[in-house]
Formats: sequence, C-alpha cells, structure tokens
Amino acid sequence: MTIIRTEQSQQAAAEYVQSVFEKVIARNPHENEFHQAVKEILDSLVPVLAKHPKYMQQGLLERLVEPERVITFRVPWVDDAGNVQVNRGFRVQFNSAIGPYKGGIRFHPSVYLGIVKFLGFEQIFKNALTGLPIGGGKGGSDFDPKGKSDNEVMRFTQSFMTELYKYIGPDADVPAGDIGVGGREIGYMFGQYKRIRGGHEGGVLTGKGIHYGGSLTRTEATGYGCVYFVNEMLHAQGTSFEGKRVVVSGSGNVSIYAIEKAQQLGATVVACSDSNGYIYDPEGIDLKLVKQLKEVNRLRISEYIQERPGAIYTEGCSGIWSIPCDIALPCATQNEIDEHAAQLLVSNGVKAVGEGANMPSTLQAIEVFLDNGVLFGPAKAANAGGVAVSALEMSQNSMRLSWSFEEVDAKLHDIMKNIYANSVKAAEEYGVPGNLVVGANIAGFVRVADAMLSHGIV
Ligand SMILES: NC(=O)C1=CN([C@@H]2O[C@H](COP(=O)(O)OP(=O)(O)OC[C@H]3O[C@@H](n4cnc5c(N)ncnc54)[C@H](OP(=O)(O)O)[C@@H]3O)[C@@H](O)[C@H]2O)C=CC1
Ligand SMILES: O=C(O)CCC(=O)C(=O)O
Repeated sequence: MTIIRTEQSQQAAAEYVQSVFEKVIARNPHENEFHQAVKEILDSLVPVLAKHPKYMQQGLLERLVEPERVITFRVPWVDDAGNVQVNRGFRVQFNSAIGPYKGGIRFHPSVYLGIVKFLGFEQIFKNALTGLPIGGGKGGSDFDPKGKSDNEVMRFTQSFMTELYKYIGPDADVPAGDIGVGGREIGYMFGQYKRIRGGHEGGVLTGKGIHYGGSLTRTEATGYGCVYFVNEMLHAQGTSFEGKRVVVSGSGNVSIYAIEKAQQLGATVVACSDSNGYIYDPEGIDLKLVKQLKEVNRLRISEYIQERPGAIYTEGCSGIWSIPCDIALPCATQNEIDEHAAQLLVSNGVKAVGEGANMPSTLQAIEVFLDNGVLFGPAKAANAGGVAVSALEMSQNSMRLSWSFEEVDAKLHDIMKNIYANSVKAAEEYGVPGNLVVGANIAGFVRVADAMLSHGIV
C-alpha cells in the first residue's frame, strides 16, 4: 500500500515538474542555456516534491523559475579611435528569499539574456548551499574585453556602472566578477559607483582589491574551493590528489587557482587551455609561467611553448578532453564537455570530475559520468567557494576589519566540506546515494523554498 502511494506521489510530482518546465520553454523561447539549467534542477526535485507536497503549493516552483526582476540597458562608450560603440548590459535579480542578490558580472561576446538567466538561476541554489545569507543574481554584457586597451575597458565599465548603480547596493544586490571581469574591471566599477554615490560603500561589490576593502583569498577561492570539494570526494574513497594526473580547462581565474591547489596537494597538472587552444605539458604545467602570460601580460596560452619547448600546443579547445587523466576539472565555460568528450574521458580512465565553471557539462555528459561511476562534483556545489568568500568579504566590510589569508582559507575549507556533507546527506535521504547532482540541488532548494514559503506569495 505504502509503495503504491509512493509511486503515485512520484508520478504526480514528475507530472507537475514537467508542466512547469513546459511553461518555462513557452515563456522563454530560444534561451537554451536557461532551459538546460532549469531542467536539471526540476528533474532532481521530484523525490523532494513527492515526499513534501507543500513544495508543490503556492505556485512555489512557478515563482522560483521567474526572475524577481530583469534589467536590460544600453551601454554606449567611445573607443580609442573616437568611434561610438554600443553594447547591451544585463542584471537579472533572480531570487532574494535568503539574502541580497549576489552573483558575478560576465563580459563576453556570447552574453545574451538566456546566459545571464541560466547563471542567475544556478546562483540561487549555489548561494543557498554555502549556508550564508545571499540570494541569487547575475549580470553581464556582450562587450569583449579581449584586444581592448585599458582605457577602453575603463570607459566601457564606467558607462556600464552609470546605469547599473541604480539597482545595486550593499543590502540590495552585490555584484562580483565572472568571465572577462577580474580585479581591473571591479576596480573601475567600484571607482565609478563611489563617484556617483558620493561615499565609500565597500559592501556594494566583492572581488575588490585588498588595498580598498577586498578580502584575502577571494582571488584563489573558486579554484581552491573546487579542489577542496573534489578532495572530499576522493577522501571518501580512501584516496587523494597525491600522484594524480589532472587536466584543467581554461587559464583564467578559476583554472589558475585550481591548478595551484591541485599542485600543492601533490598532483601533476598536465594540461590547460584558452578559447583558442590547449597546451599539454607532460612534465607538469609551469604555473608561474601561466600566471605571467595570463594575469600579467594578457597573452594567448599558445605563447607557453616559447618558454617550454617540451610542451605541445594544439589549436581548438575541445581536444583537451582526449588527454588521459585521473581527474578532470572543467574551469572555462558552459557546455565545454559534451557526451562525446565525457565518453572519451571515461574510456581513458577518469576517476573524478569537479566542475569549476558554471554548467560545463551537458546533461548527456553528466549522465555518462554518473552511469560509469565517475565521482562527479556538480558546479553549484564544487564552485561555490568563490561566492562563499565573497559573502565573507561582505561580512568583513560590514565589520570594518580584515581577516588573514589563513583565517579566510580555513573558513572556505570548512564551507566546502559542509557543502559536500550536505549534498551527500540529501542524496542518501532522497534515495540516490552518491548522486551529488541531485543531492546538491535538493539541499540548496530546500533552504530557498522554506524561506519563500515563510514570506507568503511575493
Ligand atoms: N571567477 C569566479 O569566482 C567564478 C567563476 N565561475 C565560473 O568559472 C568559469 C571561468 O570563470 P573565470 O575563471 O572567472 O573567467 P576568466 O575570464 O578569468 O577565464 C575564463 C577562461 O575560460 C576560457 N574561455 C572563456 N570562454 C570560453 C569558450 N567559449 N571556450 C573555451 N574557453 C573559454 C578563457 O579563454 P579566453 O581568455 O581565450 O577567453 C579563459 O581561459 C566560468 O564558467 C564562470 O562562470 C564560477 C564561480 C565563481
Ligand atoms: O562572488 C560572487 O559574488 C559571484 C561568483 C560567481 O559569479 C559565481 O559563483 O558564479
């Protein structure tokens, strides 16, 4: 009798989820990345909805998939040749149930509303997983900082903030960096915000420079956090990073500090990439050289082989997944691992995958990993270290003090361990032990959903 009732409630939950998903597609046509992110979450919520029907009431899911506010704006600026350029700016304030909107800003030519919505939606659950009081949001522009002078980046960024400042604030919405937005861009944004508002509201942005209110360890946090998370998965199997071969995609902020921590833990990182191609260095990546090329000189990764003749550069970035490795850390961009790449990794013996980037694996790729018993750390959990330390930066700004690198790193480490433990626990509780995709989604969802139910229908 109980089994029949359980099956009926599972079926009712699955049908409800499907109906919500169909409405999302109809209402948000052509936003494929947003559809993908919503589908992954909704499908994994079926067991929790079946067990607790309260989450199917008050239009909770329908409200959850609709952003609280979407802001789109014109960003005019003048290039070095004196020509007027016009880009499009976005901020999606998705959900503030547990705290002010929090999430990065992305500058990349591929940015459109669907990308910002997928990132903002993911951010809701990721931020909830950190256990800290931060809601979900994301922003960006189709501006391409590559090949632009510092002055062009400054003029664009000032114009972007001249509109964005109306919608953000330390208790309202706190942006940070993402692809194409690092310390330089955050500095220009902060300078313009301060100039317009006429005061030093430190907590309005995170990822700030240490000399004007930033937090130690924020630069390292996403990459380090991802490696801490994967290390928890490995420890549970009685192993670690020591002596493992690791492939890391990208060579930006997340990749560089994932490489650093993996190396510190005794791994050999043999490859990394940028959007043009990848390098394979069988002796192990020279991280000092990568930092010089990418963080200081802003050059292409292909330059690496000029200094390291034993390394090989290959044009095109997807080939990086054909390199045999024990651990793969996709840290570049969305959907960089498709089904084919996942199968290649599995047939070459990959044991663990930790998603440093947001949604780097397609739904089909995730299925391949899970079906083949690969330890899989999903993005919402594995890359939450960055936003967690951003929330710690907000705390330090409010208290008007700064913690040491070691203090913040220890807090980051604890947060990643808790996210892992809570994801494992939720996966077990809802009948899919070891499936951290479902575990992380449910653990994040429950926190947000309970807060939304407390607030009434808003
Ligand atoms: N920064 C953070 O704290 C956090 C970032 N993330 C996610 O991590 C990922 C990387 O971000 P971050 O390191 O900050 O960004 P960066 O801009 O610092 O670096 C991005 C890296 O990815 C490469 N890349 C970008 N787009 C593509 C593409 N279409 N194909 C292949 N490679 C590409 C870039 O190469 P190129 O230089 O050639 O463009 C670069 O090497 C993103 O998914 C981001 O959303 C997640 C949590 C927090
Ligand atoms: O630090 C933050 O606020 C946001 C980081 C981010 O954009 C992300 O987690 O994807």
